[in-house]
Amino acid sequence: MTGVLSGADWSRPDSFKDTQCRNIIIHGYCKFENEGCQFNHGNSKETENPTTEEAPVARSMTPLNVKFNAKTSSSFTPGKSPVVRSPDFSTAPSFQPGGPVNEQTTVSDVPRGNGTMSPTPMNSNAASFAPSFNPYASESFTPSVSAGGIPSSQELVGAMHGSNASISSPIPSNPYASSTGLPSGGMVGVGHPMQGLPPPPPSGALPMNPITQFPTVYPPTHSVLQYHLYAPDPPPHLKIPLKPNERTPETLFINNHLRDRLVKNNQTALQVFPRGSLPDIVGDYFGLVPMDFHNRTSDKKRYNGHDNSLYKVFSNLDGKIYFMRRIHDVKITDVSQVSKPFQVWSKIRAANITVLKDSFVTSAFNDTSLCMVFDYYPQSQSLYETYGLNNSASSLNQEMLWSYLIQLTIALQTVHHEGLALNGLDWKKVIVTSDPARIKVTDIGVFDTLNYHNEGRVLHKEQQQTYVELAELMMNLVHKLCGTQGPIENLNSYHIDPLFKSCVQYLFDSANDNKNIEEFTKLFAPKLLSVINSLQFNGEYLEQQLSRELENARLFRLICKLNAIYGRLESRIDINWAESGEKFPIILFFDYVFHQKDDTGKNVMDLTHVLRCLNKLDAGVSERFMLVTPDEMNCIIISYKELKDLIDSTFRSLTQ
Ligand SMILES: Nc1ncnc2c1ncn2[C@@H]1O[C@H](COP(=O)(O)OP(=O)(O)OP(=O)(O)O)[C@@H](O)[C@H]1O
Repeated sequence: MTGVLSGADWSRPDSFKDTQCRNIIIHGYCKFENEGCQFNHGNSKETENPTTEEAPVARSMTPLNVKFNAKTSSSFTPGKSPVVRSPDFSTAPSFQPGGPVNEQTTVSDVPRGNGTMSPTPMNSNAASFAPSFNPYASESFTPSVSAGGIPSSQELVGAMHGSNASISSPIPSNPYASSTGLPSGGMVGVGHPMQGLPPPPPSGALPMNPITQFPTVYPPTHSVLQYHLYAPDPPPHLKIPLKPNERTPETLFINNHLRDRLVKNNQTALQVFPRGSLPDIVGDYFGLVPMDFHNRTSDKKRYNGHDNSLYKVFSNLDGKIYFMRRIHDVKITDVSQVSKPFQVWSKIRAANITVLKDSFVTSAFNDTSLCMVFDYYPQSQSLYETYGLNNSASSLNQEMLWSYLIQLTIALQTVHHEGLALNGLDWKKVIVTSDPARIKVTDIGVFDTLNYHNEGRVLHKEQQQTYVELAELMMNLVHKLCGTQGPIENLNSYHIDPLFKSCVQYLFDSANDNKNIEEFTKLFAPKLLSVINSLQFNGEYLEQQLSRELENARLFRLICKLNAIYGRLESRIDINWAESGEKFPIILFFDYVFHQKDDTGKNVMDLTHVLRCLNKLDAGVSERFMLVTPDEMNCIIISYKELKDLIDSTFRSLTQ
């Protein structure tokens, strides 16, 4: 491959002779001169004895403001100047990832910025972006290109992270991309407990799709984010053996399962239904979305014989999403019945209890309803829905039983410490909020509000009863784990941890009327250590995942800024944007980053190049590089720092 070709007339090979070889201009010599390079090397001999005065010395260029205009510049006239010498960039520091910038750069280190990418000697110096960087010594560098020009997943990933991996061909198509995998018209992909089942219409609340019997949902299913459009990990038998310095996508991005769960959580949280017959606004909340699509009949006894409904709501006060339980037709007239229980229960803060946010009586539903508002956990299901329905208990194991017992003990301890009781602890009122096995007691304060005027309540008795309820809850899970049913007497025949059995027996012990948390906790103290251990591991794991995505919005913001600037009308008519104008480097830079072409004029889609340039721009490194106009008659030497300042000031001027 010979010098840079873009200045020649391709239809006339003769014209090459009239065109100054760019290698001469940039490097001072062309190593292909005797190997068939067609361009004019007329000055090459002179370059061997450069005359200092005549050389277009880069030192004399003030980056950003000084440009080499071939038409006007006396110091830099390609094809006219008899002497071409490499500019001295000894003072120009180059970019070093993760380290101070001191290394000297010569002109051969300066990448071209004329919107072309050519595998010429000059461009082969692209590695000079980071001269001290040895890709093969690095652990996070993926230089190889897979056979056939199709980038390997490692290359894609490397590119996404700004490593030097190169992408020169389109991303392989996703075999799953053609199918949405979503049932039409349904409440799909949103993770509702009853997702996929045709639920009965909740009491006159929702317009139903007459064909599917699903409620009509927004956003419509065709605009639902398709999670599977993310490239999944390849199956193990297709995994390419990696070099020590290569990485797979899994090691660079957020874990696929975690991402999937968080995306679905977001979507579930943001999904809304058409209003239907529900009120627009209830108290400080709007956008009610009914949530009780399950088929079982409500346990009215729990609500003193009243019906109840569940909604996801949006707060008018803080814009957040909450979970609202409405108890119908309560006929509350005493304000303190609502306010007093709220005051005590809303103070409860424990990792395993949903926070009570608000409690009020409203006539918005055309009755006197009690509304209790809790923190909302998208996609959460009760323990009953998670393990109690069908054969959903397959994921349950002994370790999870311990984890649940300990988490519920934390909830109990917090509530008892505040002089309250968790009345009606039940596996239908404990929701699984996260993975792995994180649970929260929900519905706190409802019992106390509804039974506020009940004189015969005894706190100690209620607290003791909670231990029994906890035991029953754990037994429900034990039955699901062992696939059994039966009374507590049969506990010894179950294949579970003997320590766990003794804990459940303690909770069930009717002879002991003075159970307390301290005593109970001692029974499983050794288990606490392993649960704390796994919680710590999980915390570290999440932190590590978070750190991988920490900076992912940075370049997006930068691209937004660039796009806001680039291509505006003023850039076509304002003198500042003309070739001699101060804003012209922005235009050249945009082309340099996004519109690269190779020496045959073919578009180059090198994500690595884009990410590398944008990262340097964002960091404002002092590395200098050369931007060249498409006709190669002008070029500018500028540092990323100067360019960043220029872009910032231009963007600011747009917003003023
Ligand atoms: N704080 C919460 N955030 C998000 N979802 C919740 C929350 N609390 C409960 N849910 C969801 O609501 C579902 C139904 O809860 P619940 O079992 O209390 O229904 P219900 O219709 O009130 O039943 P019942 O009438 O028998 O009390 C739960 O399975 C869970 O998915």
